[in-house]
Amino acid sequence: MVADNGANETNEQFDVLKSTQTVIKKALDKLGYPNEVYDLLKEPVRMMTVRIPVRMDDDSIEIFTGYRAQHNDAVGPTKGGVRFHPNVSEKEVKALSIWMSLKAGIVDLPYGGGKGGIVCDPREMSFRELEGISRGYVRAISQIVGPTKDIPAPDVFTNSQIMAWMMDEYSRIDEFNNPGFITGKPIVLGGSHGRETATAKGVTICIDEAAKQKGIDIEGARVVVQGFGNAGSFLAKFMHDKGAKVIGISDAYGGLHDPDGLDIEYLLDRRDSFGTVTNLFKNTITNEELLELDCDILVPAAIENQITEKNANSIKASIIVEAANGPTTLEATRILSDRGILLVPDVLASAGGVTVSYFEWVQNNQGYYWTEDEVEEKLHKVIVKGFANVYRTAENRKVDMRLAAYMVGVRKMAEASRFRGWI
Ligand SMILES: NC(=O)C1=CN([C@@H]2O[C@H](COP(=O)(O)OP(=O)(O)OC[C@H]3O[C@@H](n4cnc5c(N)ncnc54)[C@H](O)[C@@H]3O)[C@@H](O)[C@H]2O)C=CC1
Ligand SMILES: O=C(O)CCC(=O)C(=O)O
Repeated sequence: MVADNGANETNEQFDVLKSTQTVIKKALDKLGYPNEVYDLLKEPVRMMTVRIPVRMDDDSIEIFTGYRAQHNDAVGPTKGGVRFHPNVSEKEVKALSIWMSLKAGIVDLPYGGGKGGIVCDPREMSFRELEGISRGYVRAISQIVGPTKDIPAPDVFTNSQIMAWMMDEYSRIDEFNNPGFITGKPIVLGGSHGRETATAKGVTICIDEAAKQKGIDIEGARVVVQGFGNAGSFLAKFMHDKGAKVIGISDAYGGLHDPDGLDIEYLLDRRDSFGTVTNLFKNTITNEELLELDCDILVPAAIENQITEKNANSIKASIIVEAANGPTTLEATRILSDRGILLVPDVLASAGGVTVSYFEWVQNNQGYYWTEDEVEEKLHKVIVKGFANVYRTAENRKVDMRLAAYMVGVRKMAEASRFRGWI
């Protein structure tokens, strides 16, 4: 059974593309750009829809729909993950590609944004079927991707094994070994040290910076994390290691709560490769209850549209750091900001993943590899600087952190598009 994310594309509030466009427009207006810049940036420059036939284990053929969106390639090749999820849609992939452009702008990477997705439920597919769909997707999009065009990476329900199959398929098509085609690979295939934990590391750095601003001591702080996959589970571990008390976690099927702190090491040990762990317990709470728990720091690390106008007034945390892409609607952002809650937006908070993906691509291109300490040191500098830029912009321009992040993120691609003579 697949959990529904509650997002209904016909309801404007949950239309992630529309809300992203709204904030892009506000950011460009604040920066004084003319309307044609918005006209260019409101949609991806390229969007490919593909149909992927896969021979299933029962010998039937199933046709899956996939997408790859390339938002803006004025700064450099586009870059962003591939999501395998039953709720993937064209609009969602477009919005996700715009968020990737903004992330690249905020942490100053030489990329534009891209994103891909396949409508499927990998939790119900065998290893062999997953290999088939991964290879089929790469064959279908091979003409528009590549190490100097558009570089995929992992996202929801995809991992280093899937990146390895995709890299192998691309290398067969391209007729030479091409590790720079994709990031998030296993280390033995040219993956970078620190990529697996990079998103959570970036979120941890943002939590540290936000806590300093709010005068909250991480040691003993009560943390709630929604989602226990790549981003959420490592984040829970890092917060636990720093002396915080992780009192709530969840996955697609429910949540766990212990006001005295959960046994994070045990949960990490028992979670499956899709970030599911709550199925092992009897006393669970719902994801809705989890978000409203009494805590200091709340980290949505699952899917879109989880904090809405319905529950924004019931959130107890004083800091929200968005590890997930798009977990908070615009109306909820306004409510939280009015309530004085410090919200570190997705395009800044989750930029650690693409930052270390960039490091992986650089290492692949130069054929010389860095240690985990070197990667971490570089990541730390990048995220601290990104946070400072966004925080300063929010203070100086008297706007909320999301609008400030969009203002910082949009500028480079707008300027690059202008210099190229596109607008
Ligand atoms: N993996 C990465 O490097 C990056 C991930 N992100 C974002 O972080 C979020 C999580 O991604 P990953 O951890 O990579 O995915 P994952 O596939 O490793 O884990 C996803 C987690 O979310 C849970 N989940 C799925 N549907 C849910 C629902 N309806 N309600 C509650 N929980 C649900 C799953 O059970 C699982 O625990 C996504 O929004 C993703 O786009 C952002 C930047 C980079
Ligand atoms: O690592 C990457 O290139 C992209 C990560 C991603 O998809 C994201 O930040 O949402």
